[in-house]
Amino acid sequence: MKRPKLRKSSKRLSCHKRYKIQKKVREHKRKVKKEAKKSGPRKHKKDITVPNAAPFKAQILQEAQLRRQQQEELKQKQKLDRQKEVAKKRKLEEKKNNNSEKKEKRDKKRKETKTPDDPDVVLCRQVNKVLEQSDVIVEVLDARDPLGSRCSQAEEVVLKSPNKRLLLLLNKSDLVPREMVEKWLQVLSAELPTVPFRCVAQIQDKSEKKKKKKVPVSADLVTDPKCPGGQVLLKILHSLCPSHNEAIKVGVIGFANVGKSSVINSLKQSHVCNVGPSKGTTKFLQEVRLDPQIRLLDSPALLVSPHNPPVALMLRSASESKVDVLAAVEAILKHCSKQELMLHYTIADYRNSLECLTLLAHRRGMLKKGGVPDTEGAGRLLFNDWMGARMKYYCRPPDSPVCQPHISREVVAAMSSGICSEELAMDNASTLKALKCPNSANIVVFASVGPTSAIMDETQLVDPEPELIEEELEENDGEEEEDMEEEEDDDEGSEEEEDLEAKSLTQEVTSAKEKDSKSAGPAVSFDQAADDDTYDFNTDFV
Ligand SMILES: Nc1nc2c(ncn2[C@@H]2O[C@H](COP(=O)(O)OP(=O)(O)OP(=O)(O)O)[C@@H](O)[C@H]2O)c(=O)[nH]1
Repeated sequence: MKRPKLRKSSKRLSCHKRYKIQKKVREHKRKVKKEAKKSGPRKHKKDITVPNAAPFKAQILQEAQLRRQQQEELKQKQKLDRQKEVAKKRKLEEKKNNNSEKKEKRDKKRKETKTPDDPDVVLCRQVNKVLEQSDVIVEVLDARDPLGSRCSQAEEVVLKSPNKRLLLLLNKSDLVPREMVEKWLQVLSAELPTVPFRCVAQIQDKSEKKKKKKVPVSADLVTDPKCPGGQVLLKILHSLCPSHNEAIKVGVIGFANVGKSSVINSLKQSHVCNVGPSKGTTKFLQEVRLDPQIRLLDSPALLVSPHNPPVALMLRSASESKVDVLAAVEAILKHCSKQELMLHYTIADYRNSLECLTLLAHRRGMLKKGGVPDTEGAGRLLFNDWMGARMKYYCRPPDSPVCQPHISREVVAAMSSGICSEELAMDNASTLKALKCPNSANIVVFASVGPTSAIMDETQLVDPEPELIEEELEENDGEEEEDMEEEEDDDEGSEEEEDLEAKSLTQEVTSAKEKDSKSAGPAVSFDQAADDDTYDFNTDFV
């Protein structure tokens, strides 16, 4: 017998339990809602798309994109404008602060004029003393760069006094090809009497000379093939002596390391003046009695003006401490042929001065700890080569003789009076024959930057920086303003370009639409669409 089914158990709950459950559910729902709120909107807004059925869908999308781009560009432009304004304000403030600081510095520097004990002032005075005391001035030029070692300022000082005579001495002629010395002689002789010269390489010390018999200097130089040009110079100097009883003072001037002291030693045939490959060896005037008629005055190097081009500053400056070797090498490399330098130092091709020095350091085995190339050492080596008596290089002379502005016809006539130019030319020709000159094939050609200006007046030794700074500041201000204007112009230009592009695009779109509208489909108000970003297809596409 089938047992009757038991009645289902009742689901009735006690009220207390039911309310408790209901409360719990409410709390849970609240919690979920809160968390959902925190994590942001659940559904992303649907992108407004153009239905496929809509006419001109492609054009509308194109136009929408164009408008979006325009809006983005506008936003970016506004952002840039804001940034520019902020930067402008900041710059103005900085400039104000800097100007006040620089003014203070300038005032300080103005007060700091050079004292009489300053080495530059002493050198300047010594040079001027030599110029004052001398009857004849011999300007020593480096035959490798005669124009670069020439000083118009010193020549002008000499030419101011009517009784003084000026001669040019083309020293270190043994480092330059013969044909170049010849050409330079022609060029320089058109202005002033010029003598090619080569100093005696090894000169005995004073103490050694005492052991030998005294020989008249001039007689010895005539037969001495080691000092070509010495005889010619002495002949000219003797011809300039007013009488046998009177002695003349001959000042030997020139830039650093051109060989002033070596010239005096060579003429005297003894080591009377200090000579060295380092610059600025001579610090004070030194008088040397050559013979009863001639007294030579050795002078310190001419002071190079800071307004010269960098290469002239590096090569002619008397103080080695002021020279930045790497900068000097860079300046030198800029003025000579790369191929010739590569051949001279037997190094591979290089892109810049540092690479050149690295290659040179490797080539000469100049390595530091860990095999690092000693570029500074290589730089010093190259610089000393160019300054000293090793490096053979030359500058090409101008095709036709060009007189310096301060050398007038009267000056040319006055300076060559008493000197037979034909005789001098013949003597110079025989000097050139006696010279042992290198072959031009292996020699580096250097591009001269022209005469080097020197400071002859000690009052000019005041630091030139304040004026320079002022000029620089003015220039900078002008440049900044110009830059701003240019930027603004550029912006305007770009705006115009953008406008033009947008116009052309809209024109293309509208023409396409016109064509389409003619063929089929209702008219679409694009102006309205252009104003509003959202499309209302219910109103626009009826
Ligand atoms: N090859 C060559 N070297 C020379 C000649 N004359 C001078 N020298 C060298 O050039 C270097 C400088 O010579 P100095 O006589 O000291 O030059 P300076 O003009 O008196 O130099 P400062 O005293 O510094 O002004 C020395 O190493 C000399 O040996 C020359 O005719 N031929």
